[in-house]
Amino acid sequence: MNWDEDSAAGPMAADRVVSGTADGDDHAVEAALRPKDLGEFVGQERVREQLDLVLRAARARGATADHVLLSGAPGLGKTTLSMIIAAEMGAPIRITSGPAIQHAGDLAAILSSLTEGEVLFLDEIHRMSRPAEEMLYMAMEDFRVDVVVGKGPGATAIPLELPPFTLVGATTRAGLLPPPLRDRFGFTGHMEFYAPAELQRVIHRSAGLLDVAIDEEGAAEIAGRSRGTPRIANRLLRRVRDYAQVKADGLITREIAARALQVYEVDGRGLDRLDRAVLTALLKLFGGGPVGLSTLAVAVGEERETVEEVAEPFLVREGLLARTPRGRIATPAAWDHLGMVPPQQVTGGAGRAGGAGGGQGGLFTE
Ligand SMILES: Nc1ncnc2c1ncn2[C@@H]1O[C@H](COP(=O)(O)OP(=O)(O)OP(=O)(O)O)[C@@H](O)[C@H]1O
Repeated sequence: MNWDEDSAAGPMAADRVVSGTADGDDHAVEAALRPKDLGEFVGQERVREQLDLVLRAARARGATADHVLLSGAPGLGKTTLSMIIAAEMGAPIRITSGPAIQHAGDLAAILSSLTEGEVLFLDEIHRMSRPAEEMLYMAMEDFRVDVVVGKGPGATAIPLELPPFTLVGATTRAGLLPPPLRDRFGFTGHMEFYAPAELQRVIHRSAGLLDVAIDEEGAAEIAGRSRGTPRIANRLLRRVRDYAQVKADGLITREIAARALQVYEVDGRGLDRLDRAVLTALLKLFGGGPVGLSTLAVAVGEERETVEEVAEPFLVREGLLARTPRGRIATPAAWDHLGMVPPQQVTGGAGRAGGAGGGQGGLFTE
């Protein structure tokens, strides 16, 4: 499990300002901030370019676009891209999600009410029920579903023709999709985390739409703390805007952004209180590891799942923590980030590898 960040929320994990998953507050403003066409969509050059070709070709043929699968972490712009696909095709869009489709009948109802060329956005497609998934195979390939009427031996399947439509499936984990489903998508786009310069552009664009004054350095400061995720960048921008209004003259500069994000406990690299608690325990209590996940979780007073699913993915991605068969270890960058010196260096030992304190491995690994 990697990206369902908020699926296990403990005390430090609840309501994280750096969570990639949308909260109620986000939903309210996101509609206003969504880019409306591919030209406005920042970054993801490869996906954008490929998608542009797919859509242009379909338009030129006067056909419905191929089914599209978008994979990537929460908040990277999958919903936004699906809306852009519909807009570029001049088609309406219907939005639903895997967990909302409990029964095949739910899916049949949606599919049978689609109009020709309509885009169906199915978020979290990996969480759909098995029977619905099987119905989707046929719908995607033949634009047809079999609706089963009745039960037991008397049950009959009534074939139902569907108008051609474009399915846009979104998933945090393309690898979890059954191959028959994956194979039915004509195009798969893997969304990457954004570079700081791209997030800076996202922040400037959003600041313009929200009528917020911000200079280059202010935007760079927020971008550097946004964990490669536009949703987090937009959320931090709103928090910093509040601070700038209340504590300064409204203009977001580097200093204002840094002070504001200190209040929200988001550090210069985007780590929040939970991330730092995990790293600090790893360094201070276990000499940098290796230490077992459960032991580490107890040390920070969180559930094991919270540490594994909420804090670790980002720490690993940032190269601050590594998972090894003997347990979690801190990397040299972790010591640097918290301004600490690994034990070997203090005692004059060789190297400063993440295996510091490795002698404790037998004690703490699982
Ligand atoms: N490339 C981008 N350029 C500008 N803004 C973006 C971009 N990608 C995402 N955003 C902004 O980030 C916010 C979140 O995007 P979106 O809802 O599309 O993410 P998502 O990947 O669908 O997330 P989830 O999987 O949680 O639904 C939106 O407000 C959107 O405006």
